[in-house]
Amino acid sequence: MATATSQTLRFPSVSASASLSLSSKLPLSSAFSVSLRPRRRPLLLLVSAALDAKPTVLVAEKLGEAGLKLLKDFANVDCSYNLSPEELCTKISLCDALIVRSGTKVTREVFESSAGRLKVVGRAGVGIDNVDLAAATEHGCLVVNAPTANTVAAAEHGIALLAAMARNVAQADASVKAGKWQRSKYVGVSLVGKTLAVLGFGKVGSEVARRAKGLGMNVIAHDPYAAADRARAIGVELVSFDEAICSADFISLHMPLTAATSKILNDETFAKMKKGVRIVNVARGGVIDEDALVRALDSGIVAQAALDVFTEEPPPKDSKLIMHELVTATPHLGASTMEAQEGVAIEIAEAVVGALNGELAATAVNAPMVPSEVLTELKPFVDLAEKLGRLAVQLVAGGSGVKTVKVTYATARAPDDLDTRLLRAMITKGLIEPISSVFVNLVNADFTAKQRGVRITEERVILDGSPENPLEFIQVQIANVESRFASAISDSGEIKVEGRVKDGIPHLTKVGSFEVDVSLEGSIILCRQVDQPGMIGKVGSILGEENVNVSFMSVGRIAPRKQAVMAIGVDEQPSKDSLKRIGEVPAVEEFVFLKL
Ligand SMILES: NC(=O)c1ccc[n+]([C@@H]2O[C@H](COP(=O)([O-])OP(=O)(O)OC[C@H]3O[C@@H](n4cnc5c(N)ncnc54)[C@H](O)[C@@H]3O)[C@@H](O)[C@H]2O)c1
Ligand SMILES: O=C(O)[C@H](O)COP(=O)(O)O
Repeated sequence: MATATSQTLRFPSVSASASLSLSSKLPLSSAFSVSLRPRRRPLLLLVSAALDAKPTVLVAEKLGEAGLKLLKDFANVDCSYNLSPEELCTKISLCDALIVRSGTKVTREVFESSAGRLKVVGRAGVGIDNVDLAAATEHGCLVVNAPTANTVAAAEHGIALLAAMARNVAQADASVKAGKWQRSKYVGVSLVGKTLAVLGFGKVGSEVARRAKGLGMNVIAHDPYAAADRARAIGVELVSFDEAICSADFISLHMPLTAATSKILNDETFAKMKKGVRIVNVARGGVIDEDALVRALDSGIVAQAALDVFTEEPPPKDSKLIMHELVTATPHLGASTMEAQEGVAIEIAEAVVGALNGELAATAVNAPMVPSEVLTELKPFVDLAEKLGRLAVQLVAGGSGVKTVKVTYATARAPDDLDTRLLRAMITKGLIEPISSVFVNLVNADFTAKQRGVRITEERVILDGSPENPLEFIQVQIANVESRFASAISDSGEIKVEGRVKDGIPHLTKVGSFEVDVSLEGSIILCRQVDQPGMIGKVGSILGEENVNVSFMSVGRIAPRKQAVMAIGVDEQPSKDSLKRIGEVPAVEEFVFLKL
């Protein structure tokens, strides 16, 4: 089939109702603005449509006042601390957001119990090992954290433990309070000139390193993902894991708890250490095999340990590790300064409010971060992407099964300059939501597509011209399916729809091999007909008789008096009877009604 030309008619109205010009149409979603008020159509639909009322935020652990105030200005805030897992699961079905620290386990059951209402989990701190990220993602729930506000507090606590351990401060204090005066028992070791190995050279690790340098220590670090020049800039050498642990007098742990770091200090690694090494842990208890540490302390390999974090928190009362006289323990106090808690509370409240407003938080943990200027620029294309997905899937004939989707982006931009993750997510949303009960957003789009066996490939067509406009057009093709509207099948055999943004409004510009031009608002009727005079009038008057407002009409044809595809934008859904009558117009060969 040859590619057709298109002829566009702007239809003020063919119905009996008042005319509707383009400029008087509904505005596009205002999802990209930063107002703190709930809106009807947030960009990523993180909030359910029912959220015209205030959302509800459950704060399950103590949060600084400034953060609570921010939340209360925007939402109903339920501060319920020390909930049992069962109580949390019961409450969560009434909440749109949940804020926790490290003391609450946000398990798969929590997401399941929320029955889709929970849209954001805010972790008021760094570590997200207490949140089941896979379950959050599967349920389309965004997880955000507050990664920066407690860095200094944690680093200061690490240094406090280092010095207190070296000088037996806690043990000596307890001894004095017990009425003893044991000066020779509590002779310590000096820090100056000693080698400190920092394991995990991220935010906290690098701040610990900086402070330890100030104490005259020789600092080395191991971090497979850290940049050597950043370490060098503060006089720290990055070394291998074995070199770090073998040469250190002190080891300070600052990596996240992951499958790779779990029990990274164990019998085998303790055996490689210098006899008399001292360990500080303000990261996560699980990075140390705690039974192995007790053995290493008993055998003298490890002279002392200072621990703020434990595998089980609070640890069992009879824990051999806690009771060990060579261990200094604090109850996960790393982030607990007044300053850090106020900072964390504000950081997380802003992130949660932003997410409930449909914005993407810069601290999203389970979704790509898309900077706000990129969001603003892509706004009309995001809308276009979703609508093309929605149209394409409605063109598939029942029983065909969508498996292979190809998306083509035509752009004058260099690949690095166009982030398509958001567009792909919205195409996925458009493809999947009309045919399932699944709620799709940027968080779970890839997961949902994979789970449903839909393979989405992306291709860029690089165009000459000005890269000012992010995209010329987006094309969505569904392969290996039959169509309810045969004309939507392109020459190469796929269902094909293509769209562009014109004056900020998404337009459908191609169906199969036919060029059309209809603004993607309201719904669309596609008709294939034998091109002849009077067709627009005939179809228009059927719709007009029923007071269905036509916003846009466009005819794409192969050649005069041959086949043509007419695309009609309608504001209301025509009745079955009107659609039947359109189908009965003699020149109409096939037609389809598509909801946007
Ligand atoms: N005790 C507390 O109250 C407290 C407070 C803040 C942070 N933390 C914990 O401290 C840790 C670090 O926090 P952060 O803010 O510095 O995080 P971060 O993400 O900035 O730094 C973590 C670093 O660990 C590195 N890393 C990852 N895998 C590693 C491996 N196998 N070996 C060595 N390094 C590895 C990463 O590359 C990264 O540079 C986290 O576990 C966090 O939960 C605890
Ligand atoms: O990961 C963190 O941010 C720290 O471990 C702090 O945890 P907390 O918020 O429970 O004090």
